[in-house]
Amino acid sequence: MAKKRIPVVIVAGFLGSGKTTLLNHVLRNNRGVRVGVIVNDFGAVNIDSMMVAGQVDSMVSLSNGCMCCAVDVSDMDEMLDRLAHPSSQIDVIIVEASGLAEPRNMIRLVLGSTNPHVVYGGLVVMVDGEQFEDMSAQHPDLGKHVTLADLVILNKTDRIDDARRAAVQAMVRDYNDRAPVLTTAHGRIEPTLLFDREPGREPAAGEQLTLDQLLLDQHDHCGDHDHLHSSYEAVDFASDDPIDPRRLVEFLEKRPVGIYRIKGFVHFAVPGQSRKFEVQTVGPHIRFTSTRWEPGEERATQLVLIGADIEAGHVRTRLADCVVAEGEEADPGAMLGVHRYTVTA
Ligand SMILES: Nc1nc2c(ncn2[C@@H]2O[C@H](COP(=O)(O)OP(=O)(O)OP(=O)(O)O)[C@@H](O)[C@H]2O)c(=O)[nH]1
Repeated sequence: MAKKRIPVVIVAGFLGSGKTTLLNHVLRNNRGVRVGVIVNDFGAVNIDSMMVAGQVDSMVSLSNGCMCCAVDVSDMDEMLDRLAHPSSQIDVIIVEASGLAEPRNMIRLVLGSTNPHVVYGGLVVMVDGEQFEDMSAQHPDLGKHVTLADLVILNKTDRIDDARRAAVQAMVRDYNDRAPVLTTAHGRIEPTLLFDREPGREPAAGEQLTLDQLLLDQHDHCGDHDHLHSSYEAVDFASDDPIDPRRLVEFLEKRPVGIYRIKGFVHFAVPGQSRKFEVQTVGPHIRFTSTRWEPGEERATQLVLIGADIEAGHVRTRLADCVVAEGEEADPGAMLGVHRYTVTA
């Protein structure tokens, strides 16, 4: 009997809306479904792949640019071929787009695949319940992305009250009255909702569009206009020398203008402190998660900062000022600021 084709589900959503959080939730609660993952990060360092590593059956990662434009159909085929082949043990492939991706182009890439073992499995759009009203006013493209969705996940409902949630839900409905809208916090949805379709009811490509519309003006959204990532840039920062916690917290609290998103891992130099810290900021929020260094893992700091109109040189100089100078020693109390923003993993 012919093997069922593997659905390829695209998860899109603006910077920090909760795509990786959703992915990790699905991977942890996979109910025996074997998940292959393609992860794309906008920055040069693929922080996302580090954040999902270890929980996934099979992963391909791509950094330094947005997959929707940096990749053509043959590149996408190559990635899909690595996950989906006759002896593949994978039941579903989830493509986590970068937070600046154009979902329409992602759909095209999957639809254009010549791999006979995969089938387009639909577009899931994550909406940050707290930021969506502001961000969609700034970036009307975000509303258009919702229009294409087969499933909308309205996330971060823990950060908004019921009235605000109803208002965001109504906005989402205005953009798309066809797709189910799930409201949740921390991406905690029933995992099978991502990939279990009614038999015989596979989603068409961005169902509100005809295929012709979808294929029309292929490059319209990848030029240097009308595209989210044309106005955003990523700055990477790495240091083998440890970071001073007080100075980093001060940097995060008084971020250089334009930065919307920061993510990465930090190595602090403080007596009695041997943990690895994940740091995340989305809009005004700062969050550290304490984790542990793997045996043999190099103690180092790696950050990606994403925003519009960032002065990269200035950002790097300010971060370089957070690096502990030779002979300098931080006192144990220096971690207090970090602890204030730390959640348990
Ligand atoms: N309070 C709250 N925080 C959340 C929720 N979902 C995700 N977060 C936090 O938001 C931050 C960003 O989440 P990610 O899952 O990394 O977001 P993302 O969409 O993958 O981010 P990019 O790939 O950079 O676009 C992290 O600190 C998460 O822990 C939620 O429902 N509520």
